[in-house]
Amino acid sequence: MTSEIENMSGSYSLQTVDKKSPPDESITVMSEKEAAIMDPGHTESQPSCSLSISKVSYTVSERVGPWWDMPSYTKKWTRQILNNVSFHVDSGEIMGILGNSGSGKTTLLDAIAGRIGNAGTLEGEVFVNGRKLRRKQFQDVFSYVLQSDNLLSYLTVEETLTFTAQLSLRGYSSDAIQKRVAAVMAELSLGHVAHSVIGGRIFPGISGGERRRVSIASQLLQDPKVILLDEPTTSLDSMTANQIVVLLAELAKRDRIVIVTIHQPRSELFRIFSKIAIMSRGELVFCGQPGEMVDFFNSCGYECPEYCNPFDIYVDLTSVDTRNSEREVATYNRMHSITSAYQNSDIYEGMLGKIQKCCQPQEKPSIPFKSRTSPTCASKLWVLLRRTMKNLSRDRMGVLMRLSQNLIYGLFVAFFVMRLNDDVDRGAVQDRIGIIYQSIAATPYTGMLNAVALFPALRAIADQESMDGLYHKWQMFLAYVIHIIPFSVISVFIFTSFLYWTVGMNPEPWRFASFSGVVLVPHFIGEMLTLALLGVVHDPNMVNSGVALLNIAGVMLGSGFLRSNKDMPRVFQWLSYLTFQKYGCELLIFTEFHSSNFTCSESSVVPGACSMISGDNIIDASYPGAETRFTMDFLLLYAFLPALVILGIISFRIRDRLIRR
Ligand SMILES: Nc1ncnc2c1ncn2[C@@H]1O[C@H](COP(=O)(O)OP(=O)(O)OP(=O)(O)O)[C@@H](O)[C@H]1O
Repeated sequence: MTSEIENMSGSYSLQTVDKKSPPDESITVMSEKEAAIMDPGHTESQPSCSLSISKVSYTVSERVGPWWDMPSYTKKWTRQILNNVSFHVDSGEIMGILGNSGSGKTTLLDAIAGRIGNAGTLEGEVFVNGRKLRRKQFQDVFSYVLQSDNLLSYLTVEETLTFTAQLSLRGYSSDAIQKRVAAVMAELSLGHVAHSVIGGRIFPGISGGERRRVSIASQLLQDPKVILLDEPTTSLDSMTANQIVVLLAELAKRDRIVIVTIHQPRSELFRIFSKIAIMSRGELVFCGQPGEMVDFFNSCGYECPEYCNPFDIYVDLTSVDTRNSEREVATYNRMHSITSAYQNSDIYEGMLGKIQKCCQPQEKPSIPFKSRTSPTCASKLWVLLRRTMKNLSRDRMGVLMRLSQNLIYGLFVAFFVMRLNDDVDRGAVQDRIGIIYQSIAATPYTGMLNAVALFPALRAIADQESMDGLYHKWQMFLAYVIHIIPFSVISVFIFTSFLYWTVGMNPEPWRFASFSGVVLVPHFIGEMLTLALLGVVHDPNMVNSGVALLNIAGVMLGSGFLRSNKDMPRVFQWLSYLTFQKYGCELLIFTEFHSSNFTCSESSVVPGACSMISGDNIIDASYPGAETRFTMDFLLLYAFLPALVILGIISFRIRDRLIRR
């Protein structure tokens, strides 16, 4: 198939252009392949599936003005995004939805796919094989390819599809999954790039058209009967865009319904579409076969000039020009008169008749659900974990960043402190407290930076795949959290091993183990708190600032370094129990100072400077009872981790409600 599609440009046949023939006849170039697709005889069987959209309307309530203009901000108006849209498509057909920007194409697809949010009021009905779909059935019937390709950059095409198949198909042996993946790759002409990596912004991979095809292939794995695609040709050159549409037409011919929104199709595609719908201002201005479209516009008095692209002409004719109020009124009236003419036409009547016939009470075919046997929660988690791990382990910069950030930070501290000594007057206590402060206060930032840099891409994939019903967003969160464990442990261990022994902290092994065990937690917390907030806050920069502020507040309240705990107002004392810094600092102070003795140099001039040369005195002065709380402090410190996992799961469950598209 690859060669067939890629040779398309070479096999175009030039048709004679007859000046008198109507515009639909005057399409000048068309490949043999396209001609075969257009050929009605090409359909091997009767349509096995039908999709009817009946009177779909969507309204949202919006504030009239911006928040800084209070009088208008307090008022609301109702905006009609979709207005009474109805159409009917049978399997074997590909329908193109055209319209200028903002005409409601994507909203219509969202409405059909049941992905419209709760922001507005959705009315109307969607029937598949004459059976009205219930809300929770939408996801199991439609496959939806979004405008942007959300794919993991470091996986190959075959790996990408295999992981998706493992997430969506249950009870398939690995052999069967491989066969399914191979079949889909063959159907989408991806065989030649099976072992190529997807690629990303900073390193090359497969081409834009191939990425589109991988996104479509991911949807085909579940063998859907209805595929919706939002602007699949956006940002592709026109040749590749044409190839994608021809490919989609081929998919439709294999007993599927394909609905695609498209901005500026080339005129060659005129006959590729079985149906063309034109939208403007949320209304369906026209919906019918390409030939009917030309006849209809001719009958309205708008002939497509010779050598012009009918798509461009008809979309322009039906668009509302808002550059000034006169043009707006004139173009709106024109659009309205064309819409009225369509609603009074036989084409519209015929379409309504088809919807009615489909929905009449009789023996109807069942709803063609996608492969509904989804793997168990544990196996999905396992697949997500392997996928995330594989992707990250190939990201050299990502791995390097993860492992080295803490170490680089340790280098700064070590370089600054150099070597600890035991003389109080030469900073024996102050330097040690400084290192403890830095170890607790700064390690959350490295965790936070990792999450902000690496997680949003995965979050976008989770948003899409959860809408496809492959898994829940929180499962991706959990897989991500599990996959950071080895990296974080190694990274913190490198940091503590370097810093601890370089600056010469207390050399007893249990103290080093305790120091490492404590420092690991803030690093984890920084990353997990960031992940949890990324569930409900979309902008990573805001999350960045939020986590940084929370960390600063936690250090002030909990560490006891800025202000001793016993000197703080009661409310701050209570709040300090909610900070991990309280337990972490107390543990590190105890670990370093317990049973230690410090000396004073003879040059000491501060009276009483040497009164606290015992480490236990230092502990008793600021953290009384730290020794008895040692185990409890550890337990409470580590309790933050499961608590954050739970918080993250809740946050990503909330995200399920927030993100609809
Ligand atoms: N939930 C919503 N609240 C307010 N306005 C909305 C909402 N959803 C869509 N709209 C508005 O409805 C109009 C249609 O949006 P839609 O994305 O469907 O257009 P489109 O035809 O797909 O545009 P484009 O081709 O540029 O993607 C836009 O003006 C958009 O701002």
